Amino acid sequence: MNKINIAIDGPAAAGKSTIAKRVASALDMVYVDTGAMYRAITLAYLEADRPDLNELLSGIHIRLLAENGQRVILNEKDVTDRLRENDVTENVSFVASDPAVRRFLVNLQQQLTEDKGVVMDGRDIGTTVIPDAELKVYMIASVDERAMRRQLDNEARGIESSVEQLKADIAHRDHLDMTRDISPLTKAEDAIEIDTTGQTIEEVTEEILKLAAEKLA
Ligand SMILES: Nc1ncnc2c1ncn2[C@@H]1O[C@H](COP(=O)(O)OP(=O)(O)OP(=O)(O)O)[C@@H](O)[C@H]1O
Ligand SMILES: Nc1ccn([C@@H]2O[C@H](COP(=O)(O)O)[C@@H](O)[C@H]2O)c(=O)n1
Repeated sequence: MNKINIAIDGPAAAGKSTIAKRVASALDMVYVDTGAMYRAITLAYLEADRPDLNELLSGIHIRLLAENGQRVILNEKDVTDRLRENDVTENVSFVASDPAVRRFLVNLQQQLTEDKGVVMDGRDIGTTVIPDAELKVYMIASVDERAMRRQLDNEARGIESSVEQLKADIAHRDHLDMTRDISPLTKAEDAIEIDTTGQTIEEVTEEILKLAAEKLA
């Protein structure tokens, strides 16, 4: 097989994007971070002062650029860095639970995977967006380690936070994502679970590259 799709799902800050980006680069595949797409709609929702989501979607255009991983262009403006700020993170699970928002983005994401060669990360990629993906990974890590990793991310970005607060926020967001009605976060039956707690980025990347090599053989 010369072209495959790889789906990487898992809870917040498990390391999905970091690993997906490296795997895509090593295999010369396209990397797509779907969380950033839900964050872009959330930003538009906040900037428009919380309008009806169905109406908001009719004026939304999202483009992804493969630069430095992935840049997100929302209505012709690069919003990539803005998407990680606290107000977006605090509201994204609510926006992502809306049926119209999910239809809109799943449709866009499925178009991106039609020709294969995509490493896509998110919450419902293996279960809903690419149920026929050749390789599915469900990535987890302890909440303590995830909060610590996010704290380091925030420090590097100049975003204020505390590990204790991050732990509570991550657990709360996971709960919302796992219990929503449509496409809740769950491990696909045929996904391989990888616990990244205590593992280095290089070790996890290698493990997935080995699994991908078996599918590509
Ligand atoms: N073994 C590891 N695997 C992946 N990421 C790791 C690992 N060790 C440390 N990290 C760090 O964890 C942080 C969080 O990773 P990342 O943003 O990729 O997670 P994510 O699952 O995509 O999060 P979110 O779903 O919230 O966007 C990054 O700063 C990354 O460098
Ligand atoms: N496939 C996906 C991806 C993301 N979400 C929602 O977006 C939030 C932000 O995702 P990050 O990966 O950037 O943290 C996430 O908490 C989900 O609410 C989703 O529903 N489906």
